[in-house]
Amino acid sequence: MQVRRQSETARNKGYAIAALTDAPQNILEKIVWQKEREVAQMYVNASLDAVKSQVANVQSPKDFYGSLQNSRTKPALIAEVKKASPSKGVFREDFDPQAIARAYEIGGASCLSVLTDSEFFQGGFENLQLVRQVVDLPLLCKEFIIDPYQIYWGRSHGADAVLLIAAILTDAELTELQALIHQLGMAALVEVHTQSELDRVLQIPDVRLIGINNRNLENFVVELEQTKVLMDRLDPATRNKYLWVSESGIYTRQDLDFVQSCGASAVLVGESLIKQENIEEAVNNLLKQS
Ligand SMILES: O=P(O)(O)OC[C@@H](O)[C@@H](O)c1c[nH]c2ccccc12
Repeated sequence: MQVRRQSETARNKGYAIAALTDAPQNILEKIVWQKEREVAQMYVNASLDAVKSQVANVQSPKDFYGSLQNSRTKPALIAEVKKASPSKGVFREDFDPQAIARAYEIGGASCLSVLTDSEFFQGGFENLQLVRQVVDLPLLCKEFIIDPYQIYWGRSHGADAVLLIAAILTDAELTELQALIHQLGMAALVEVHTQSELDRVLQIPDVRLIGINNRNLENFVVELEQTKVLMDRLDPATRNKYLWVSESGIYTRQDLDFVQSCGASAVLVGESLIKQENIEEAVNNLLKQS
């Protein structure tokens, strides 16, 4: 199902959006409708030109794709700085993004993902900046991107890569937003959950990194099998053309081995690491070959 936008105009112009005519059908729609409001407000807070000029002042992007491709661990780990989720609440009360990021880096992660959504995940763009100060790893801006403004905003806060969720974007938007991400020297992680989303993404030019989210963002059901279901149907040429990331619901070394056997070169892990007392040790244990 394609997620509906509440308003097509508010995104670009910064107007107040029209009164609700109907209710969001699922959590993803709820998030996207909230995002439209946030983006309209962002245009009001600072002009796009102002944000563009800030981009010139931040250090140039690190190579997110290369770091996954040349990872010393197989699969490569993208470890996520995530305080809470809408389905499970707060993962960790003593949430210190910098301490967590350091532990991930020392433990052996190849890249980090930083949740920037505040309303549903209790994250923030300031966390990107904080994490950027203490680690050298490339950083993914984990956001529900619907507008170019958010991409410039992420870059100005130190992002090296940006997530694009196929379920909330049209093909034209995916193409344009990815082109902007590339133009700013960052990597785009294009996320799919279903076969039809994957089929769409395979038609988009210049895609290099595809994430298979094992979690359905409409109802939060997680099935690791989703990586297998989608990857089994790929012919070898298509499979080799991209770098594949298996996302969500990964807890153990067996899970890592399973998604790797399906063809994933990297994994994106949040909850199972963030909940551990000793995060560095948890990363070590997860990456250790048996
Ligand atoms: O905490 P988990 O189950 O390890 O999942 C991490 C990550 O995959 C998940 O946070 C995620 C994947 N895609 C997203 C899109 C938006 C928000 C969150 C996500």
